[in-house]
Amino acid sequence: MAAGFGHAGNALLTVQEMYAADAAAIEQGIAGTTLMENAGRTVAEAIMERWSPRPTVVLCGPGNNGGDGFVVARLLKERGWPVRLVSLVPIGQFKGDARHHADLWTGEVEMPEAGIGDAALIVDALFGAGLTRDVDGAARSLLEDSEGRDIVAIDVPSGVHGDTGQVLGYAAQAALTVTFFRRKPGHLLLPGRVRCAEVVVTDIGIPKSVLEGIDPQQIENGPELWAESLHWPNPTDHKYARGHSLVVGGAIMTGAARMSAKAAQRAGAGAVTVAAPADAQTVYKVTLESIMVASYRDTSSLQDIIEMPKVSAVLIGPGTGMVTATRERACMVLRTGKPAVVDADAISIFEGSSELLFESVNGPVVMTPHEGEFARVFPDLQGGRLFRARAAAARSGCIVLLKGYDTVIAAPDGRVAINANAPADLATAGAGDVLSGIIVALLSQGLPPFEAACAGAWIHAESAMAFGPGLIPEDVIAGIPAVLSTLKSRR
Ligand SMILES: NC(=O)C1=CN([C@@H]2O[C@H](COP(=O)(O)OP(=O)(O)OC[C@H]3O[C@@H](n4cnc5c(N)ncnc54)[C@H](OP(=O)(O)O)[C@@H]3O)[C@@H](O)[C@H]2O)[C@@H](O)CC1
Ligand SMILES: [K+]
Repeated sequence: MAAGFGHAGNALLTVQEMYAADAAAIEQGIAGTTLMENAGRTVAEAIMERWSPRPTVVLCGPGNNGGDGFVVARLLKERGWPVRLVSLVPIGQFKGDARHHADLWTGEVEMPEAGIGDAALIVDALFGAGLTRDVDGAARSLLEDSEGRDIVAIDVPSGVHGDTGQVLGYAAQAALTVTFFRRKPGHLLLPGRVRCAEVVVTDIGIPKSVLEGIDPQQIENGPELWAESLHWPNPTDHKYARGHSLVVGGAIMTGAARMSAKAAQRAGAGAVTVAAPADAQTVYKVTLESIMVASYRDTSSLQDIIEMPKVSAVLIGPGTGMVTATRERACMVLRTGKPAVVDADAISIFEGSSELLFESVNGPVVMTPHEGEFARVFPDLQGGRLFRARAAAARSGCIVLLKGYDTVIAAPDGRVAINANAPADLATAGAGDVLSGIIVALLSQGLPPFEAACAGAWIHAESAMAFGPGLIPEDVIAGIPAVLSTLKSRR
């Protein structure tokens, strides 16, 4: 396993890692009841910061998530809030820390049949990290009845799995989610991220030092991960020192490669060349004023272009066509060992022959599939996006960037970054070509492939976010310089 993300504040802990963090804190002498008191107190504080006193019902499950709920109910009641508490199980069934706090609650413990009544605010303390199966029965009815009111979820909206963001059975839409110490992947992955709404992370007294023994392998993507690797031009650089990106163009769908090439230019490649099929070179030449066009007739003449020493990274796939030549050329590109981005048709064409793709990998490679392309090359991988991307990276030896609103970037050594700054507007045809163009530019500047993929996804999303509604891919390209300026000013 690689060195993970250690103490980074935006590292994400899996459910098991969170249990390990709790256990390590308790081992260091912090009582579990204290952690629970702190957890409940920070939830109550977050509520009182956002809402004035109003009829509130706390829904408590049978475990420690429910225990947190008892603390919240007690503290709100002490502050004069009108609070009811509904528990899935009688108080005698609580154990350990949760039992301790259940016993401190002086109000009535109502059973689920009592319902949520006229409560305007619901505290969802049914299930957190211990979710093991679908939410159904009384728990589900209570959550369904809560929909449309303000819901504050403790740790996660009950039903959202902390590792995957997937909903087991049912999860209600929260207005606020308060979690502890570090977030989990499920706070960023869909649909969990949407169910959480605002996520607040509070300090419950777990020392950061517990992370040394855990070394989380997941993180939210952001400049802390890669900003130091970015290459900023210095006065002695000539154009090739700034990276020379080669984009392999196709014969018919020429727009895709042209979009990638323009994005690579804006992302800082000192030179960009499009390798164009001889028959189609005119269209590339007349539409790309400041981009070089080199024509090829077959795989061998394309290889000659790619092997030119000045070419420092290659992109193949956008618009190259679902033809066997694309498969042959993608394998050739990978075998040269040059840093490469494999996208679009150069992924899909390996449906049924993915081993050939993986065997050809001979250098740093970033693969950028969307869900459909991913399924063609990794048809047997099922489950959450983080799990699937990580397994795909380990199998292929490539950085796998699985695109979506919650893009996941996985390295073969197990590291995973989840991107969370993309607007929904980015789901537009051509946006993927821009992304692969940005990544090839960063590769050509010498960024390692994980950093290039993470930086590419973030810059792409940030540019789109700044533009807003009405976005087309050209706007993402046009917005790259402003994002780079902001990144440069952080140094
Ligand atoms: N020191 C600490 O550890 C700290 C932990 N903290 C808090 O603890 C939470 C984790 O607590 P937890 O491990 O007790 O799990 P929790 O989420 O309460 O659920 C387990 C119970 O629910 C049941 N159950 C599960 N799914 C079900 C379903 N679909 N339908 C019905 N039942 C279901 C499950 O039953 P079982 O699977 O055992 O049969 C079991 O009884 C964490 O999220 C945080 O809020 C904070 O206080 C900080 C300190
Ligand atoms: K919950």
